Amino acid sequence: MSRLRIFSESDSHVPLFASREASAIADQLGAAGVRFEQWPLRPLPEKPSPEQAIEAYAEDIQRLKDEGGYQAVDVVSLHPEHPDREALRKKFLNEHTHSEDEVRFFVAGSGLFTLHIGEKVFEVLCEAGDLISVPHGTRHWFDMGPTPHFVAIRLFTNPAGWVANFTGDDIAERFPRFELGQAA
Ligand SMILES: CSCCC(=O)/C(O)=C/O
Ligand SMILES: [Fe+2]
Ligand code: NI
Repeated sequence: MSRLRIFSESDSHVPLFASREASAIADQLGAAGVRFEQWPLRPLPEKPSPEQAIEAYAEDIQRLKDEGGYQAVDVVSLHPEHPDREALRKKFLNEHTHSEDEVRFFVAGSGLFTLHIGEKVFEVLCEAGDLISVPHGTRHWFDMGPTPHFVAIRLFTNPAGWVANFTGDDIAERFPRFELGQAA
């Protein structure tokens, strides 16, 4: 189940708020300017190709494109046997920003987004069916865990796709990591 925990940036142990209820998650994130929605899952094979994932969610993608002017779409698909999983995990684990909104839809699996907004830290456990849209300039990191399992559709306004500006802040090292079984 998806989950939101909100921490003070100075205390990564005791959350100020925690919920697994989609409406509460959406409300808390919405108040911080972050869009969170749960969409019905479409039928797909166990390990869909990028083309199959995009085809299955074509209508939803088009709706987002019409709303937000997104120009590029890609699919990140990571499984425990991926040869570059450690390097990829490390890359996303460094706090960074993007000059465009970060729009991600989880087609399968799960991953942990952590957003650093003002003096608070919002930890969002995203699961299949979750859409998250993080405003441009928001400091954040993402943990897929040591044995990643997720398929996510990403939308970009920049035709070049994923570009990150790393903040150089090591805050991610002090906050919880994605743990196996967390999703249960
Ligand atoms: C869940 S999609 C892969 C991670 C990513 O694109 C990103 O920008 C994380 O912050
Ligand atoms: Fe990002
Ligand atoms: Ni899978």
